[in-house]
Amino acid sequence: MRVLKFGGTSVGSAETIARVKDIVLSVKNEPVVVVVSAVGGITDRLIKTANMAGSGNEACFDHLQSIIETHQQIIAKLFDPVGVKKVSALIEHDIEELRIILKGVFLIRELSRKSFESLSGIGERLSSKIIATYLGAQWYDSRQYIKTNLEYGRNQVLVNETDQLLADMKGQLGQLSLFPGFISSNAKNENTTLGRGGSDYTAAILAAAFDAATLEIWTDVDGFMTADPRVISRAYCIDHLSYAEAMELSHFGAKVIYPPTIIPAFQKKVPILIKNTFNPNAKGTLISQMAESSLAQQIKGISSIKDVSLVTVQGIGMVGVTGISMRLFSCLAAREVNVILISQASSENSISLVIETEQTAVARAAIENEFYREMANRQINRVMVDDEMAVVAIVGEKMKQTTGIAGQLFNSVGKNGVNVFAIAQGGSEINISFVIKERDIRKALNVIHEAFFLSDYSRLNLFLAGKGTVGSKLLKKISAQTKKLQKENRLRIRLVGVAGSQSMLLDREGLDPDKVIEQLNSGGTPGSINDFKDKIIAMNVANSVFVDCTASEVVADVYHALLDANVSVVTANKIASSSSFQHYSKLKATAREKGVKFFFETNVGAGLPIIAPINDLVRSGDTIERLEAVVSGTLNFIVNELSEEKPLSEVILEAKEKGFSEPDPRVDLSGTDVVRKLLILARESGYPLEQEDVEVEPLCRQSISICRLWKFLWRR
Ligand SMILES: NC(=O)C1=CN([C@@H]2O[C@H](COP(=O)(O)OP(=O)(O)OC[C@H]3O[C@@H](n4cnc5c(N)ncnc54)[C@H](OP(=O)(O)O)[C@@H]3O)[C@@H](O)[C@H]2O)C=CC1
Ligand SMILES: N[C@@H](CC=O)C(=O)O
Repeated sequence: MRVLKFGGTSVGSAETIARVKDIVLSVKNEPVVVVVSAVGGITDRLIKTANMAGSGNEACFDHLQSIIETHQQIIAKLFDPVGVKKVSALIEHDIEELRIILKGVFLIRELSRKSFESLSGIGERLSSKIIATYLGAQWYDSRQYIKTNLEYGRNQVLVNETDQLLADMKGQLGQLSLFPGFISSNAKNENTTLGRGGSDYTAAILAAAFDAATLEIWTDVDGFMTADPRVISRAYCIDHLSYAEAMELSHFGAKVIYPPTIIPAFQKKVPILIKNTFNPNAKGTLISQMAESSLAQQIKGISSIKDVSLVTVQGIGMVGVTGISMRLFSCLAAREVNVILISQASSENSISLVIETEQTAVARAAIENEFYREMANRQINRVMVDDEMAVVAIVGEKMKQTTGIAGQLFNSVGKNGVNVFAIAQGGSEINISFVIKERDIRKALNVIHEAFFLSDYSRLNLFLAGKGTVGSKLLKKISAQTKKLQKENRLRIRLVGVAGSQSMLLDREGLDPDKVIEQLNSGGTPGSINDFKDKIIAMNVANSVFVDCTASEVVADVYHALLDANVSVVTANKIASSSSFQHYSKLKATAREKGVKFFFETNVGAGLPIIAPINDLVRSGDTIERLEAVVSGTLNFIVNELSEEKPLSEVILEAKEKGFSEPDPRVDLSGTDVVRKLLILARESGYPLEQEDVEVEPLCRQSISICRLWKFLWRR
């Protein structure tokens, strides 16, 4: 036997119900039990209508009428006139009941629990009767078999009684049976409901009781994804999960199924298959006892929850005192505050917990009331609440007994500047959860996904300043090498920002390196390099690299802020690395501290490479005692080209045109460029020198620096 459950979107219209028919009738040679939710949106509409009636709002009757009409329209599309009559007669009683209860609620202005349960469950009664008739299935009333008892304000399924009732009726089931989801009844045969995700739960109870071969949950997504596809475009559908993994992922925000659904199926080891009604050919996700096929993968999925707050209770009066946790959690439970995550360090000095933000006022009041004595005596400090937080969880059975997962996780988020406020990992080692600022979610999910999931490439987000000789060549290289880098080095460079001296272009989704200069020259957002820097930091994208292809001091001045915000800096501009030794050392130290890169290989030898080999020699214990080099391309060119026929002014212009010289060639002619290069080589060789330590004999007279650049270039 197979149990197939179809959710609200799958039965949201006559067209989708027709798809459901195709899917159900494609099952041959084994009995099928179908479970359906209410028509998409109807339960919410019923609840809204019930609340309106309870508060005496007459508009509830218009809402009721529109709910009835929604069903009538579906019926009219699915059936011929004879069928319409037949189905309308079948649901007449339910609609009448709906009208009567709603009128009663409206008249006495009170929505009791009993009335609420009856009203909110009518959607499933209507949809199931319509769909059963359309499929030619035998309809069964779930309320007769699924029995509940009210405990702690919730309807709990009476498992033994329910199983017995279902076992007793199993023999009646024919080839095709259909049950409404969500609805149940209590010992007095009063209407009850199974709460959020109740139809999944109905299906799981039936699948377990009937020993079904599989439980298929037909929904509007392909299955469980490795991460939220709206945030991670490279997220993909997970083939196989264990019950525990599915439970953890569902709990932490993956809204594919409702966690309690899994329990009956898990207890009876009924495999659950998640399928997409709108893409039935997709493989879906299989949830079963052991995810054998994917044991190689340590992490199966990443989930996140937003709109949460971190509540911290701290104080010396908590250390070694028994009963603090009990009191804390009891006072929260008494106010129905749902605790999502708990973290306590072994010092016992503080307990942090995560709750939904809308419950923070209630939680704060409850804690302050419970611990008012300790707070008055300053044994416990004020309750601290951090809002706009998020919980991120990585889930996978294979994490058990595997070392290094937490290291890899926190290394990847730390390197990208994501601060972790609290961490929780249960002894089962199947889930590591941690708390971050909500603004960091996108970045955190991206870097974790990249760190743990087999994707075709790692992504590097590049911000470029300078689009002149060097910048434009770099863009050409990026464009030409993209495919090769992705294929052979599994690296994808995504150009996300480009700035010139006056304007900039930024796009999180990527800019075209072949077109960006033209786009920037003909438009772009006006702004300075400081605006560009602020935007880079605010964009907060993972694996960010700022590349400086200018010769500007103001650009060099933004490096520290960028490194400090975990953005790597790669520069062709020599100004920062040849600035004061103190500043140069500070930039290197900040990069090290933040786990990002500060690279300037092209500063000397135009990327020969020379700096990396020197670094290697020094690291391996060699001492560099002497360096001899011709480091100026411009001066080299000039002395080679200068002749009686070619005056110096012409050769200088040619050097500039060929791209050898600095934007201002006087920087080369004065020897400044050589000084910078020598200083960089010396420092990388381990000598803490300053510019003043370099003796210079310039090629040209110092006076060349006095006039303006254009005047210098054009006077002959
Ligand atoms: N030529 C070579 O072989 C080598 C050069 N280098 C270094 O590369 C750097 C760039 O040289 P090159 O490409 O020839 O220079 P260019 O003059 O051709 O280009 C400089 C670029 O910097 C931009 N720029 C200037 N000031 C700012 C600012 N404040 N904010 C943002 N952008 C600014 C300019 O923008 P806009 O056009 O809008 O004014 C221009 O696009 C230099 O530092 C040089 O030392 C390093 C190794 C080799
Ligand atoms: N102006 C420089 C270019 C690279 O740094 C030179 O002439 O070598």
